[in-house]
Amino acid sequence: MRVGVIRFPGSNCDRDVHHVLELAGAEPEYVWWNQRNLDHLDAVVIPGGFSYGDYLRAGAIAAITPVMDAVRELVREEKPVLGICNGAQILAEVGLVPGVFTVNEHPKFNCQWTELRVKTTRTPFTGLFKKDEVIRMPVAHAEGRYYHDNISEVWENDQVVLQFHGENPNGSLDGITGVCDESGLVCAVMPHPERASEEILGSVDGFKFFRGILKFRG
Ligand SMILES: NC(=O)CC[C@H](N)C(=O)O
Repeated sequence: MRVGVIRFPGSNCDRDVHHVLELAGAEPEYVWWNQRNLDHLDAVVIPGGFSYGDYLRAGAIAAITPVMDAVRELVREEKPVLGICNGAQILAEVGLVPGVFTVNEHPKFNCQWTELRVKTTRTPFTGLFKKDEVIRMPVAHAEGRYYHDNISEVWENDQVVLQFHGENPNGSLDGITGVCDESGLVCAVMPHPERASEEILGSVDGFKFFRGILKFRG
């Protein structure tokens, strides 16, 4: 299965994601910000980092690059798309997932392990978890506070993917830190599953996000 890993100037989790996709048994390949056609791919991951230095707002400039038009086309073709951290911010900026990720309640970069609850298992990335399972993954961001004007709609549509369990380190509304589109195929998560995918890192909970992509394709 061919999975694209999108690179922007300032991406910094691209190699980690590529590595973990290989461990999961996928055939990952890097894709640059100016690529206009991703038809040959079966799925795409937008990794974390500081695309374009987080100028204006995290994700704002990456959102207007040619590759994001190609991602929209993949979504129309019903192929899975996962955005992690800066990737999640980009997916929110282009409107492929509901709501926004904005400046943390305590407005500084925050890096720590978190406990999370998996709120829906209908996405390709969470299909290997049990609903309401508690997992551990780290967060590392300055602009990760989730907000939506009409949060009840997001809950009612089963679009909440991850919720902080216990401590809510950035002040996200309802502790939400992962959301998906209505189909469930486009998923944006602020915590880093690729940093929780090998025993040596302290958790393997995140690995299921990547194995789930392969399982989804059957
Ligand atoms: N780890 C990351 O992807 C960082 C996300 C983003 N640049 C922020 O600080 O909010």
